[in-house]
Amino acid sequence: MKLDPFYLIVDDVSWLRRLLPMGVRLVQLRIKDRSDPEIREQVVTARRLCARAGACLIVNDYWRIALDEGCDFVHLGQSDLDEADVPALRKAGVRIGISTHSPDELERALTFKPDYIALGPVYPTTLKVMPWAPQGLARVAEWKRLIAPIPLVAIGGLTVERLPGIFRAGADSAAVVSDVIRHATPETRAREWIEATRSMAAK
Ligand SMILES: Cc1ncc(COP(=O)(O)OP(=O)(O)O)c(N)n1
Ligand SMILES: Cc1nc(C(=O)O)sc1CCOP(=O)(O)O
Ligand SMILES: [Mg+2]
Repeated sequence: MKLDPFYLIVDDVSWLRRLLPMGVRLVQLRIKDRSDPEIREQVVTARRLCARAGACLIVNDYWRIALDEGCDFVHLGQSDLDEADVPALRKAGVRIGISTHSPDELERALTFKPDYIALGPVYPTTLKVMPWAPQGLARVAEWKRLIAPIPLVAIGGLTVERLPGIFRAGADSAAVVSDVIRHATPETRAREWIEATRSMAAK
């Protein structure tokens, strides 16, 4: 499976209205601290907007809502894996991406035969407090060797300026929150990401 090299993560569907028209083709809806009905509404709208734009939607955490609403890709962290019904997701044809931060987590993730593995935080992130030190580019290269041909997603503290190192180390896709949605001009920054990732992935 081929992932778009630019993997945008947003915390509200309103970002999709703004940024899908820039050419974003791979997007994760990652919403925390909202009620289940609100999440469901956001997922339904995101699914419609992404389908119309020809973009791939990945739902974070809320695998049951994703399944109910006919979404075809979810992202699961290690704690999500404790309770997710992976056989039910697979039976419905839902693809699965899994977060990893250590060799133990990678070993566990691989037992689920994921459609991609995410490694993070590659650089320090301000989005959430994490118990792991930044992994660095050598770890990205190591993960690539260990998981190929499964696609590798790099995440954590990524910026346009850091992309050459990320792709040289072997990442297939670069996931980002802050450098786009907390940027002063998110539309312009999304276009810069698209241009940079497409030219690097083409090499
Ligand atoms: C592409 C990608 N990689 C990692 C994560 C982190 O997932 P998780 O560990 O479950 O943490 P939360 O994002 O749920 O806080 C991700 N969401 N996406
Ligand atoms: C949500 C998330 N998960 C990570 C992991 O390492 O699993 S790092 C991260 C934050 C990514 O946000 P930003 O691009 O703003 O650093
Ligand atoms: Mg999670």
